[in-house]
Order: sequence, then C-alpha cells, then structure tokens
Amino acid sequence: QIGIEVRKDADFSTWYTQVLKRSEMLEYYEEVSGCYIIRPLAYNIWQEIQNFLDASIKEMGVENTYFPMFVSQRQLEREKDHVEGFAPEVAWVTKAGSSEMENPIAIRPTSETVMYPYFAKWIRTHRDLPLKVNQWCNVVRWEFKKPQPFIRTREFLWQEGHTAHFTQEEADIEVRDILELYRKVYEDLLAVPVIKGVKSEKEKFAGGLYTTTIEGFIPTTGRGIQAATSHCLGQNFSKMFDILIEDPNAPAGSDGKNAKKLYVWQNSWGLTTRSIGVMVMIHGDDKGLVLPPQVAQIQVIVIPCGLTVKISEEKKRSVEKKVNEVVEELKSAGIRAKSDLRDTYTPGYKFNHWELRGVPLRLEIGPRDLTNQQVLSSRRDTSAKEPIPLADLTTHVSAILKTIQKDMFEKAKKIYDDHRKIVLKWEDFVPSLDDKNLVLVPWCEQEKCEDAIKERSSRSNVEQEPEDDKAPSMGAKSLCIPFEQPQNPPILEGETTCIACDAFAKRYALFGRSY
Ligand SMILES: O=C1CCCN[C@@H]1CCCn1cnc2cc(F)c(Cl)cc2c1=O
Ligand SMILES: [Mg+2]
Repeated sequence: QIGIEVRKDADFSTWYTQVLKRSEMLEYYEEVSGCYIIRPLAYNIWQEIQNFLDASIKEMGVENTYFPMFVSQRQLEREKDHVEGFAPEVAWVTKAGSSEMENPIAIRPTSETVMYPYFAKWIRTHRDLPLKVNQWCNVVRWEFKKPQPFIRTREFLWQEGHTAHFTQEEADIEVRDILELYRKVYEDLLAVPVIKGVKSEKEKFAGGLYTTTIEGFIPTTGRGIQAATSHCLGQNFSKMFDILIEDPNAPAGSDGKNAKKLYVWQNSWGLTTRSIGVMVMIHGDDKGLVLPPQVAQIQVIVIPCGLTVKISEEKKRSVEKKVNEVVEELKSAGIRAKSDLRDTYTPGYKFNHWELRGVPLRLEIGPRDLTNQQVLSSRRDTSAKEPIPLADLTTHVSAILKTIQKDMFEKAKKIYDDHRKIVLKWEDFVPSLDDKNLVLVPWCEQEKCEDAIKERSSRSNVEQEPEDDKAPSMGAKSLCIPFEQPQNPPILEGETTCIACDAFAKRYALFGRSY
C-alpha cells in the first residue's frame, strides 16, 4: 500500500477516497453504486458511537427493539404528504425468485410507517406512556445525487428512536435531551464541533412539527453538513395512525364510553454512519487518517528503532522485550496499545503505515532509550515529538492522549468559529460563501425568501465564471436557526430588516452551501 498521492486541498474527493481505502476504513462495492463495505477500522468507530449512545439512551428509559425492514405500499403511503416528496428514493422488492409479487414491498427508508400502526395497538391509556423505543439498523434510500462514502450512500447504518408522550412539554424536553447526546457524540467522541439549531419550515421533516439539528462544517469545501436530527412530530402521526389514549383528567363520560380521547405527542431522532465520514473529512491530512483517541482502535503503536545490523542479537532482543513490556503496561492501564515487531520493515516504513491509519500516538524505543530509561513519543495530529520517562509512563501517555483529543476538537472548533461570518448586507453574502464560509444573517424566515436566497446565491447567477470547474454552482440553503443567537449586533424586532428582502428579520439564520 502507498500513501496518499494527492493533497487534501488540491483534490478533496480523490483525497477522501484514497484516505478511506488506503487506511482500510472502507472498500468500494463495485456491484452496486452507492454501496460500500465498512471495514473493521471504521466499523470499530461505529461501535464506539453505539456503545456511548446506547448506554445514554438506556439511561433515558429508551428500550431497543427491532421491526421488519419491509413495509407494504399501503402502509408506506399512509403518510401521504411526507412520502410523495421521497417516492423516487424508495427501493421496492417486486419479485421472489422468478415470480412477480402480487404487491411490491418497500425496503424501509425510515420506520415511522412500520412502527406506528403497532404503537396504536400498544398505547391505550396514559399508563402506557411514555413509550420509548430505538432500533439500530440499516435503511435504504435510492438517492440519485452523486454518492459519497459515508456522506451519501444508498444503504446506511443508523439508530432511529421513536417515542410517544402524554404532553407536548415532555416531548419537547426529550427532543433537546437527545440533541445534546448527539452533540456529545460528535464533540466528545469524534472531536467534531457542531452548531445546534432548529430547521426552517422548508428544511424540516415535512411529516413533523419541528426539527432540531446539529450542523457540522467541512472547511476544505466550505460546506455545511447536517450531522444528526431530533424531530418533534407533534400529533401529526398519532392523528394519522390513531394513536389515542383516554384523557385521564376528563371526567369519565356518563356512559363511560365517549370519554375524551387524546392524541399522543411523538418524537423521532436519528444519527447515522455519516458521522464517520464527517470525522475523516475534518481531521484527515496529507499523510492520511487522523483518529481522535476516543474512537481509535489502536491508540498507541510502539515501534522498536535503531535495530541496525550493527547491534548485537542480545541488544535487539532487549529492545523488543522492552517494547512488549511497554505495550503490556499501557494495556493494563486501559490504553489500546499495540507493538509493530515486523522485522521485514524499517521503522520509517512502519511510521508511514500507522500514520496512514490514523493512530494518534507513536512510541519509539531504541537501544539508547533503554540506557536513558525513556521512549520517544510522536503525536499524529501535530507531529510533536517528546521524550517520556519510562517511569510512570502510563500517566504521561494517558495525559498526552487526553491532550490530543482536546486539541483536535479545539483546532476544529476554532476553524468552524472563524468560518461563520455575520453578514448584514446582501452584497457580502455570496463573496463570503465563495470564501468558504457559512454566513449568519438576519432573516425573515419566509419560505419564498429562502427560495430566493438559494436562487440568487447559486453561482450561475453571478457574473464571474468559476475559476475552476469544481467550484460549487450550488446555492446556499438554510442550515439552521441557531439556538445561540449572535448578540452583536442584536436583531431589533420591527427594525432590523431581512438580509434578502425588505421584511423584518426575526432571528439570525445559518446559511451555506451544503452536502
Ligand atoms: O430523520 C429521522 C430520524 C429517524 C426516524 N425518521 C426521521 C425522519 C425521516 C425523514 N425521512 C427521510 N427520508 C425519507 C425517504 C423516504 F423514501 C421516505 Cl418514504 C420517507 C423518508 C423520511 O420520512
Ligand atoms: Mg434524503
């Protein structure tokens, strides 16, 4: 295997593909476009995410479950308006063997219509609430936009949580609790900064009441990316699927029969394997993958050095013995350490091998280090080298790993913060996007204005031709209305006008080109 042949800034999509393939995170699945093989290194990251998320939702009283991956056309189309927009991406099973099926069956693109007929069956009284279930599964959406590994694939892995509540308040609280969990997955595990906000009416899940979201940023392309969503469905789906309870507070009807009925309040929330792709895009460099220690399968690689032909066999053995001792000591401290004792490769070759695979920290041990009772550490994220005394080695190493995790996040956060520009005049809007920024603008929140902004910011509408054909011709979308609103300058109600029309602005909205 060779290293990465292109620079990240020069040819991002080739860089991304090479990093994923040559670090052995992923393999292309030639048979079906838009599908990929998730190899152990990447699958391990998904498992770290699952471990964290699963433990957290269980603490919230969510139980894991599993529903069939097939849904009938009748069921799928019960939620008419939300399906029609998605119809082109539904995958259908139409044949069994050589015989056509009477009624084609859809492969789940999401499970609302699979689950909710049974929620109606199981939820009868308020004592059956709250119902909180989750499933870890795959879903299929036959997208036609250009597929990209992890970012946009026709099959992906996710978890989908579906809950039912007695009151809107309870549902609202859970929506935000889950969004905070999603933020921690990205920021604390993947070292990826995200912005929390609410989606515009145009961008929200059409079947729901409102959508909250965490939005990421890919500096190399200056594009925003939806990282995860937590929706309040209101009573839309409970009205459609007749998920009702008797009102416990209403006096029982005289005949007890026509007691008042209430529709339950529902949420649904999901985080997908797209998270892995976002992490690679943000942290990777020209030497390959850079893994945050929290999700690195190998956190420390220990490599013997200086074992030239000149040194004695017994010296060589003592260095290798020390390497094994160091690995064992680190593992006993809960650090995921491995040695690379392959004597058919030079240290230099091994350095490249493990740098390509994103191992956060390397320890080099040579004959001199034995004499000086030290090892030489080398950080993958900054290439900083630092000798570490063999005495209390694990204390030093775990401190460095914690520092790497924090530094990776802080570095990415500073870049994200520097690339969210407050824009108050329309003439600065497109130039800011072309400078690979997202923009925070006073906005009226009208859908027609959103459409106009997308139109007016798509490159084909601006005079200068894109210098390179790769320049995005796409317009800006509203990514979210951030919960944390800029205060300087504040939006003055009934005074500050919208960036793109002469209506009054309501709040700052985050706009940008996006995935
Ligand atoms: O985003 C989540 C989190 C987890 C549970 N679901 C929601 C909403 C999913 C929206 N959505 C997204 N994509 C879809 C694609 C489709 F083909 C069809 Cl039929 C429906 C949908 C669709 O409803
Ligand atoms: Mg979609």
